Amino acid sequence: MTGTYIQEKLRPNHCFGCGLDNPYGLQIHSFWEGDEVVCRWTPKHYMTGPPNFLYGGISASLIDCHSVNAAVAYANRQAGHEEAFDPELFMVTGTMTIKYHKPVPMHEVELRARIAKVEGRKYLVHTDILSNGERCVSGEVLAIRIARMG
Ligand SMILES: CCCCCCCCCCCCCC(=O)SCCNC(=O)CCNC(=O)[C@H](O)C(C)(C)COP(=O)(O)OP(=O)(O)OC[C@H]1O[C@@H](n2cnc3c(N)ncnc32)[C@H](O)[C@@H]1OP(=O)(O)O
Repeated sequence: MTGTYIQEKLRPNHCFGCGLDNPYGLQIHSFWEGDEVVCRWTPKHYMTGPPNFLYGGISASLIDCHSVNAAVAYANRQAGHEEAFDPELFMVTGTMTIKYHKPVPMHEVELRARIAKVEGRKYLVHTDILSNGERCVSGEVLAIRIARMG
């Protein structure tokens, strides 16, 4: 499915959460579904926290990267660069809050992000992690557009 995923338009990228060029990372693959950005991802067996459940820091990392990538995709879409992203349009996480509603079982999860508000360089993104359709974790990420790093 070449060209389907947002991360394919963000290369080279060695970010632990979203970099397709980091073989040790989480390797998320996110795509647009209507106004939401969706990712389906399966944990590795060693990513446990509480017995049989996902480590909370991994949930936070998933939400962080999926949200920032959603904000970058949204900004590119708004700027008419949906097919090939503008490499100068770069964002980092300014603030993130995470709420753990239920433990996350160690099987496939779905992340769903939506852009809640844009104010100048600030993009507020709400993301849920669902397991079998049930919301387990929710996060609010403030992505801030900056001049490109590195
Ligand atoms: C194409 C290839 C690409 C490959 C790469 C893909 C990339 C994927 C990468 C994925 C990465 C994955 C994720 C990661 O791991 S990103 C890594 C974790 N994040 C960081 O390291 C960020 C570190 N912080 C900074 O760099 C700066 O402090 C930033 C850039 C955030 C702001 O410093 P800057 O000098 O620019 O800001 P400003 O002072 O002009 O303020 C501007 C506005 O923002 C507001 N504000 C400021 N700070 C915060 C804050 N912390 N929370 C809330 N709001 C904040 C401020 O009030 C103001 O608002 P207003 O007064 O205008 O209303």
